Amino acid sequence: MDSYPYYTAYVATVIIAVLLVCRRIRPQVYLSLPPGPRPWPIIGNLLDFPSAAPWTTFDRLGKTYGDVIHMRVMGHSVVVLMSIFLCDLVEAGWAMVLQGYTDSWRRSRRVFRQYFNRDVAPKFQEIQREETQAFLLRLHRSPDEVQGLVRHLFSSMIMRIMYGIKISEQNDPYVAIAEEVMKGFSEAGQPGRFYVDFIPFLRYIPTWFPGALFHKRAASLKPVFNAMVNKPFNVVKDSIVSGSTIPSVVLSMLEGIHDGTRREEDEMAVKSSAASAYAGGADTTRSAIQLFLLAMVLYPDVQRRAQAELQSIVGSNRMPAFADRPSLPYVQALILEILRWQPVAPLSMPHSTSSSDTYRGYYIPKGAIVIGNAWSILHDPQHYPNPFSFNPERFLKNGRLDSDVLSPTVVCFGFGRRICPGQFFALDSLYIIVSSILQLFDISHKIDECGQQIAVDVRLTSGLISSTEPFACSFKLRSAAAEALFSSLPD
Ligand code: HEM
Repeated sequence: MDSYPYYTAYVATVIIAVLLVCRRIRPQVYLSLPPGPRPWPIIGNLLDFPSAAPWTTFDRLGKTYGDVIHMRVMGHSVVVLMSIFLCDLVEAGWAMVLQGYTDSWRRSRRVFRQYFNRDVAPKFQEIQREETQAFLLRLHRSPDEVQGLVRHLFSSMIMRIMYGIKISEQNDPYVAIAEEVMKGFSEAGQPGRFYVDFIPFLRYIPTWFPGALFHKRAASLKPVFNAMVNKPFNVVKDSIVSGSTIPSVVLSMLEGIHDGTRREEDEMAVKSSAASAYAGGADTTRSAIQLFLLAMVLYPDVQRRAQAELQSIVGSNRMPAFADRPSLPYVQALILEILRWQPVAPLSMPHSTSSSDTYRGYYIPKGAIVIGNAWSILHDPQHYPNPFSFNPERFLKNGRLDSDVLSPTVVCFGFGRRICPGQFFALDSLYIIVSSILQLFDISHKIDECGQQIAVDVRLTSGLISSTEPFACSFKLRSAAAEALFSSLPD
């Protein structure tokens, strides 16, 4: 009797060892790749990669092949995941990378999280509030420039917080550099944008070769990438030397570095995490705000309802504060619906497997590009009935946020170890911007010279970050009380 457990353990160990050895040798012997559209000779499924809104094409393919699909592009595997289970996948020990899990990535990530985690991010709320109010003044002055002003708003927040730099209202050199970098990110990050993603040897073709777009683009971006990382960082370093420091995250990070053999690496981590805050937050936050404005024009009833909630909780004599947020469930639900309705990173961030693995009974080869279709999850009728309607109430039950509904924040900020480390800051920004705009302004269709409403519809850009094409809208102070409140804002 006593030997029975030992015998069982022995047999189990042998079985596991055999399975592990088999798996290491050739997992494909007994596992198939996930299903997917039939590939053509040589080009494989290249034609299944549309350049416009690929997430909807992938979603359609998913309806035929299931929520894990495989495609082959120039001999390279691409796996598209369209289920919330992909969170499990990443948590289950997959090493997925876009630029590699290097020591320097780990260091930057650690430094970044130290300043932007859930507990520390609220320290920046005062600057977020002040910059939002400055934005409202500019918006009232130049409503037709709203697109540029929204862009300027995030830049002004993050440059002040990271470097203590107050950017100028127009033609700011730091913003110009960062915006050029953002354009490059958006192009390079779109899966299949440059064929070199799938045909690595193209990397070695000469720059003069027709179609070697990626070489030209990379060369033009190199100096701006360098400037973005170094220029504002050097301002902080110079201020230390001259004794004229202004409080900032980079200053605190630098003060936290102790002299030693790793000083250069630690400084690089500070540089990289500071520049990543701009790169990670600028287009995403801007895009979410533009989608909010678009939704307010298209769904005036939702706008009225959010304003009614603000009126009942905040009143009309002061601006919304962060302390009001728990009492404003409809405003919170509205923000969740914006993140769900048109996710700003519809395909999250493409990753790559660093070793072969299995997932849900399928073989996933080493080096496969893995794309999580966040858009598909956020439009899954099982989680969100009637997913194409804009309806913040789907997140509410008995006047509170309904914890049974899958929060879009679980999906739209990515998954696993690479999950967006700026998410708490992002949600704070969205809350203060959305509630402040609604407190003062009615947002509606713009009227043309003939007195007709200028039509607005949902036209999205395609890229790693998806935003709205520019659209016309009007901002009017809502009431006499809003006018008085607006006049009381500090200039
Ligand atoms: C609505 C706003 C935002 C959305 C939807 C968003 C979404 C995302 C997504 C999908 C990723 C990729 C995650 C992955 O690789 O799986 C990401 C990464 C990242 N985000 Fe955000 N983000 C937002 C705002 C911000 C803000 C405000 C910051 C900075 C303060 C930020 C900083 C970053 C950084 C640094 C990364 C790279 C993380 C890494 O590779 O380790 N994000 N974000």
